[in-house]
Amino acid sequence: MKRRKVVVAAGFCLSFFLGTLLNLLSVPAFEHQQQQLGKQQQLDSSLEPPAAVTSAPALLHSLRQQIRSRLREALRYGPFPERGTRPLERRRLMDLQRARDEEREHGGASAGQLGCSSVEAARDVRFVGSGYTKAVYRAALNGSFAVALKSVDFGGHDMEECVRRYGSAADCYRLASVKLVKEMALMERLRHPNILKLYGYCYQDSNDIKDTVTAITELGSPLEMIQLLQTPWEERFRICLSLVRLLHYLAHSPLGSLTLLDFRPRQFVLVDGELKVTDLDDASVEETPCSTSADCLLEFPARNFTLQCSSGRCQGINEKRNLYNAYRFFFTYLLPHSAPQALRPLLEKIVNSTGELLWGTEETLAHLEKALDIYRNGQYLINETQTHKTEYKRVLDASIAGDNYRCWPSYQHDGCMLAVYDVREAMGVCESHAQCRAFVLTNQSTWTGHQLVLFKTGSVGLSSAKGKLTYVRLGS
Ligand SMILES: Nc1ncnc2c1ncn2[C@@H]1O[C@H](COP(=O)(O)OP(=O)(O)OP(=O)(O)O)[C@@H](O)[C@H]1O
Repeated sequence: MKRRKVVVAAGFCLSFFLGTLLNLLSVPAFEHQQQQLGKQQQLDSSLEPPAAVTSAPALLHSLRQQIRSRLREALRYGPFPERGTRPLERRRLMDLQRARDEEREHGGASAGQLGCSSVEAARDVRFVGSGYTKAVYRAALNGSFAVALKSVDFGGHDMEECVRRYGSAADCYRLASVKLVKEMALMERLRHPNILKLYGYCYQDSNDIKDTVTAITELGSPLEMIQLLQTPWEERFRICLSLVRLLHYLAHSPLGSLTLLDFRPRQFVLVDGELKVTDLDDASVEETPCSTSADCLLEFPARNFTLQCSSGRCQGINEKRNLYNAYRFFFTYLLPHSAPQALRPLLEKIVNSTGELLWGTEETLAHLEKALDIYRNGQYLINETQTHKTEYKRVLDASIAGDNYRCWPSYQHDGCMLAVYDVREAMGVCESHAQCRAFVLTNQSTWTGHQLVLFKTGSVGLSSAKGKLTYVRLGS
């Protein structure tokens, strides 16, 4: 696989609304830069050999110590025994675990079955993204099954910086690859719909380095916050709900309460509208040790919190760190904006309570599930006593070709397609749009079961279409 330069697409269509939101976003964008810088400094200093170490053998010794220490940490998360595991043994140990999983899953899933032959047979390999350490490519297996291939980026920051300091590409590769091994170990251990699935992995020799590792995982699409701001509320709500379901699981994971130390939108991808975490190399179960609550400071760029110290640990620090990050990177932008009127107080309560760290994941999840319930059952419409002034002619098995107009936030790029609970809601929408003269109930629905409706400027193109239902406004 050849490394390609990341091309940053700058072709965003910025509406007035987006302009406003971009201004809002500039704060986290700045924080993001600071965080990136922080991460770079953190990585750089973690690679720093002790000042006294200057000779080539001593440098190599120090680098190998780092590899061992990272490996010990990675092994703690995996299904491997902690002691006596030499790096090259872990492949076989992972194979054993894989075989066990296959047995458990009765061979039903394709996960865990893919290996080097799949990587060799991969077609249509295309670069999707990269970070400090890893590069990710999408590839088609067996002609159609799309997967992500994740490996250490030989031209990435981590490798380049390490080789510059220590001069050994093979050792630097091993240091970086432990991050991928840790990620694979966590994907194996943590099973949740909002954690990307590990389908398998491959160890092979390449670029003069023995035993390079490639993880084969579920494929997603990188999160684009700007695009998300243009999507319908239901989709944005789904992202927040998936995130809280994930954080609730991480707070009660089989490994203990797990925190994502590097928590940014780019650590997540979307798979069929569901948010899934992909970057797990900075996940940790360490809960800060403490003697008093003064040791339990949770620091963020715009806000600090002091947590309680109990039994020598800062209580709930991992869960709270995740939740506050979810608040500042996701909830504030995605949750309340353009939500159904009746849901806004509840959504604002969720945003405010997480922003103040008043709730844990349990309570946050319960409130989000409640919002989902209200939305799914159309209870958000109950207080809408508005009677429809207009009369409509109901035309069975009919649709309207053309006569489209654009609206925001539409499910269709060149028409006005919105999700509604029932016909009554569709009538209300039509009456609130000056251009609307008719609407067509499609047979498509959203993840919540809401029906997609196409709103039209007229009914000139009315024609028969089995299974569709059209309403045409009567009178002017
Ligand atoms: N399974 C996937 N499907 C699609 N894109 C992915 C997938 N996994 C990762 N990506 C994209 O590739 C980028 C790099 O992956 P990843 O975050 O694992 O690398 P990294 O080197 O650890 O990055 P960072 O330095 O930002 O932590 C991600 O930001 C994401 O956009």
